Amino acid sequence: MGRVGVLLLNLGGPDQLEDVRPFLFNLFSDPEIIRLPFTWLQKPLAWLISTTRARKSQENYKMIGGGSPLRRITEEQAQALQASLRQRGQDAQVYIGMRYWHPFTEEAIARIKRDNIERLVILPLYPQFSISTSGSSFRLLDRLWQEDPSLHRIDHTVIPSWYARSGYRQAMAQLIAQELDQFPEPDSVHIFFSAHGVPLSYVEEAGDPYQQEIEECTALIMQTLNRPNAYTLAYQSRVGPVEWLKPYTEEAIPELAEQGVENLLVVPISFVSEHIETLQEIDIEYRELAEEAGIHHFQRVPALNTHPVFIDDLAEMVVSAVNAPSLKLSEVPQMRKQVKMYPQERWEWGMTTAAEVWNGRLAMIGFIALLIELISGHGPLHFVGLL
Ligand SMILES: C=CC1=C(C)c2cc3[nH]c(cc4nc(cc5[nH]c(cc1n2)c(C)c5CCC(=O)O)C(CCC(=O)O)=C4C)c(C)c3C=C
Ligand SMILES: [Fe+2]
Ligand SMILES: [Fe+2]
Repeated sequence: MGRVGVLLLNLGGPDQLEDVRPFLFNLFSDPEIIRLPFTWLQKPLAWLISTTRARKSQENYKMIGGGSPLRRITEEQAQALQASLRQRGQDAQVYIGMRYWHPFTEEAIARIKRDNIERLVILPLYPQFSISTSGSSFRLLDRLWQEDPSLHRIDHTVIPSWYARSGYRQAMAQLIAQELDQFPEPDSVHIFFSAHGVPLSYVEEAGDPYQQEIEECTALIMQTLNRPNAYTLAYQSRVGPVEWLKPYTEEAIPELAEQGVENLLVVPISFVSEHIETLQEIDIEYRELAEEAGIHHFQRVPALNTHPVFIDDLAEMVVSAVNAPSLKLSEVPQMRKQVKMYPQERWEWGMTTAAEVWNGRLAMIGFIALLIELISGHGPLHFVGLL
């Protein structure tokens, strides 16, 4: 077999405070993150939201040391994976492709080409598939493949999601058990899985399998943990005015407190590295909320980072993928299930078209109103929730 490469996909995060605004601009420029009726609205709205959100977001990054640890941790994971692969007799070069910040996916692909990689395993560092995470990276890669015929000589295979693997489940169960055993009465602790939220329409209209994969994932981890604890699943980090998956973490925590729960162990479930939503949102915001609601003992399970059981499981997954038949970017079943949600891509007639015209008009009115507010400096921009 020729030279083997592994492309780890991740979201990326600002390394320093100056990066926050351009990072947010990249994120909100992605139609998988904000769906708009017209493509021409995407960049101006991304500019507007990133400019107005940057200060609040920077405050949060300041609380965790002035930047995201995501790049450093992902690099450590890549090194650990490469070493674990070598131990298994699999020589492979591991690359990192971030979606919205350095090192960008485009840079990783340029290096993969330069290194003459012949077999490439594409592995998202998200255990569950969502349109907004792995889906967005797959779409970008698919576009790069379509634009550059020289990439066609790379025999690539995709791993769409891997939350059901036993190594991952065991690593998560080990981390949970370790934290449970620090409580005076481990069995009385309520286990609180906090998944990253997505807008409800992703699941109900666009066919995102994310909610189903999250539910299966938590049930499997509880099975592997094999303890008598009660548990809850809720969704965190809602952004914007639309409805997201429920229950919301910030509502579920006080409800549990009201029901008499005093010991809470939070398990972040959508992401394998520490990042702003574990270090700031859970450790600072939700802790404060829980303590105010009367939860006396609030702990969080650390992210997997370079947990050896997890890294070895990734390595085994890669070795199997190298030797198995390929799953091409264009064949990922989770992508094919998706209904295209952008009106300009949808081919339907009748009432829907009328509705879309109105969506467009409303979006334009909203956009202009925001622009006026921004320029005049008057009025709270917060009403949209995004800002
Ligand atoms: C506005 C819509 C967003 C959706 C949908 C979304 C889904 C989603 N995100 C992650 C993981 C991460 N998100 C991160 C940052 C981040 N995400 C959004 C918005 C959406 N995410 C924003 C605005 C930001 C910037 C931070 C902020 O201002 O709040 C990060 C990076 C964290 C870091 O340390 O820098 C990660 C990771 C998942 C898993 C997910 C859906 C399943
Ligand atoms: Fe996010
Ligand atoms: Fe988020």
